[in-house]
Amino acid sequence: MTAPLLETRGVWQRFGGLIANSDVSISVGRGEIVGLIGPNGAGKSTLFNLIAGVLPPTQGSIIFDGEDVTRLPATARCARGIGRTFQVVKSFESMTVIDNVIVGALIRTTVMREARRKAHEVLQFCGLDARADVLASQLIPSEKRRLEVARALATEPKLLLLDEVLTGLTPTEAQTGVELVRRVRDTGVTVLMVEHVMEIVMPLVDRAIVLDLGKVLVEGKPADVVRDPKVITAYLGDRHAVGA
Ligand SMILES: Nc1ncnc2c1ncn2[C@@H]1O[C@H](COP(=O)(O)OP(=O)(O)OP(=O)(O)O)[C@@H](O)[C@H]1O
Repeated sequence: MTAPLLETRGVWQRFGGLIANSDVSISVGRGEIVGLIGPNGAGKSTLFNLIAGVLPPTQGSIIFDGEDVTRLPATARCARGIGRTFQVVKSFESMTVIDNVIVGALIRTTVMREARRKAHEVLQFCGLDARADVLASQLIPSEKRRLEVARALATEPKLLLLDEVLTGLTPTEAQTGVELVRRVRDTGVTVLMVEHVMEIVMPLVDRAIVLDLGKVLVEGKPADVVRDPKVITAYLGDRHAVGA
């Protein structure tokens, strides 16, 4: 059996007395699209930050592509092939679309012409080439999400971490986003995505992992996960679950 691309082994994250992740062990196989879902405060973003290297875990380890990367900083993990989107970064908003993507491409090359060529290629892939020279702040929300994906793709990731890139979009925009994620996977990139709205993410993912109160509650095929009474109970009362 092929080893997974990513594993978290017994990961804990404490913020003072608060436990955001509690003994979380998950794996993501090569070529999968995996959804990381769960109600507000479940610990999804914290786990993303631990995988991307923004935070070191209080306890446990992160194995990526056969290497223990637990103590590596975010830039070193990006160089090894962990790409991620960000939710809102003000400094990126004041740069042009193409410069945003060049920032990502410069992880792989120090030659500006090569970085620019790569950025154009990725913008075309994401359907944003016509917007290359406008300021990122001038993009509509759905374009900003695609720009986030483009910047991450320019780093040439093996694993792409998508942080709510489909949340808050119109149904048509969400469908365009879903198709983009499928095309990304078709290029051989593995995807781990955090989303709130189950009805959008479940038809897309091969497997879903549900976090609740910092722990893995359930994992499995989307059709089984959505019917699991533990998942339904965890989501009751969470306004995001109904697509708000
Ligand atoms: N830097 C921090 N300092 C203190 N507490 C934090 C920090 N980051 C997250 N938390 C807390 O950890 C818990 C898990 O938060 P996290 O953001 O990981 O959840 P989430 O599942 O991503 O939630 P949401 O869907 O609302 O974004 C929450 O109680 C949150 O308040």
